[in-house]
Amino acid sequence: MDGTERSRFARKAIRVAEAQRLLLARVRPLAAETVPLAASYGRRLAADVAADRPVPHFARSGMDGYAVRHEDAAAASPQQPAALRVVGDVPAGRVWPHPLAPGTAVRIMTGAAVPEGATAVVMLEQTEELERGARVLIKQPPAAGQHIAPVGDEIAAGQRLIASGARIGPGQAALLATFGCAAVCVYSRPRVGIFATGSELLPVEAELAPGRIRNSNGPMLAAQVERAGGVPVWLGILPDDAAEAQARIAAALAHTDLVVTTGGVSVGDYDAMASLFRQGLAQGRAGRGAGLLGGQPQEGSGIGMGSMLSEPADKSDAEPLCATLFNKLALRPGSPTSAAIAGRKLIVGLSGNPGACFVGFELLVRPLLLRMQGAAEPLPRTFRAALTDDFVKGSPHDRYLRAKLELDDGIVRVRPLGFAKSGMMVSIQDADALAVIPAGSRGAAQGELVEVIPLAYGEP
Ligand SMILES: Nc1nc2c(c(=O)[nH]1)N[C@H]1C(S)=C(S)[C@@H](COP(=O)(O)OP(=O)(O)OC[C@H]3O[C@@H](n4cnc5c(N)ncnc54)[C@H](O)[C@@H]3O)O[C@H]1N2
Ligand code: MOO
Ligand SMILES: [Mg+2]
Repeated sequence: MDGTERSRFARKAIRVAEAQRLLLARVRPLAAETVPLAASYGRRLAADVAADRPVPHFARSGMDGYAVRHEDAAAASPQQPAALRVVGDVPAGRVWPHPLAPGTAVRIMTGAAVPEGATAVVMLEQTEELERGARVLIKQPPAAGQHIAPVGDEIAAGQRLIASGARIGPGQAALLATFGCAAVCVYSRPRVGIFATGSELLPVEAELAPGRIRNSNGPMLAAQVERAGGVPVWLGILPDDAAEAQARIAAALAHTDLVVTTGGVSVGDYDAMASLFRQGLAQGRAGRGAGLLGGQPQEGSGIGMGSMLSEPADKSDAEPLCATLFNKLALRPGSPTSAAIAGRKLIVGLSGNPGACFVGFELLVRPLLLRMQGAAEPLPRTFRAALTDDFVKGSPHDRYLRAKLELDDGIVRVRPLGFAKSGMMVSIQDADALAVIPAGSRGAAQGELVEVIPLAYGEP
């Protein structure tokens, strides 16, 4: 492509929020499947969970002590304790078979069912045993209901407890177990095809050669996919050849839910992905409804995309066959990041620069995986924190800095990490957040509040 030709395909940058909207509009939760509770950690529920009975489902003692009728000891004092006859004992798991008669007590353990008629539990420490346990002295008047959790104290029957789409963590596991959900209905994990592009790339296990580097973005993306609940499907290294890239991506779409590529989206002579997105646009201009990726290959080496639709055009044509959604974003790093839709599946072309690849995944791909797993709020929830240092570099676009959250005297601050150039990767290991430095010529000053996107996901 010469300069004139290239300028015909000048790229128009769209904002990150717009890109997220365009992508999210095209994904839906995947089918549900059933997994054993023990294997469900980190999965997302595909149905609401409601209580089929109250918790506790029997009046339960909260202490080791004596179950009594509180009125039997209403006048008790250390000087004149009430003496009750102990008629038996009830450990947790057993049920006392008789109603509690006036003037009697049952020795009871924490978690045991409180006998019928008992209205209070008195802690062992506040009692004195007489006649080898046959009688007990109560030295203070117990309050009605003390240390007894009544039926439904915590959870009422029918109460909705966990919403569909919630991620199963320790608390959800406890609830599911409580209600007997040994098998849990969860959304399927999205299968994410990952390609790295670039003829300079070597497999991880290969010896280095002059001018060559090992593919580090592939394993990084696989880890990001796992972290977002997806199943990474490593599909290999694509050479700088648009025709081959098209064929292999088309084949991959048939057995994955989404394809992510890294590299080759900029303006370089060998940037195969960019040429593929560009060809799609060109064919789109030539005529609507060009080829379905994976169907009839279009003439030349293009990906065969339809017209450039940012939204389904109308109801009658609600599913564009193939379309480039965007091929430039108003952000740093990763401005050449691109995306297309082929059939019902998305292809996200992330930058090859490791920093940009990492950031692009978190901003654009992770939300898609969360939506496919039914998450109610797939976009990252942000907060604001003060910068620990000046960041003096201005940028025409919002800049997403790899950053680390710190607690400084109880206040959350965000530290921009060093070695932050888009082509550098060493700081990614420490990044538990992205700090957003708004577009402008001055950057941001130490102490300034900036938007923060947390990356340490402990969220349900
Ligand atoms: N003339 C211009 N050059 C560049 C521009 C521009 O606007 N005009 N944009 C720059 C920006 S910004 C970015 S970001 C990069 C985007 O590059 P690509 O997405 O095309 O990626 P590549 O060219 O394939 O590679 C860039 C860089 O990253 C290394 N890389 C690629 N894949 C991997 C991998 N799997 N593991 C590790 N490292 C990888 C690759 O070797 C390059 O060093 O373009 C700028 N150029
Ligand atoms: O957009 Mo690029 O800023 O170097 O990653
Ligand atoms: Mg390039």
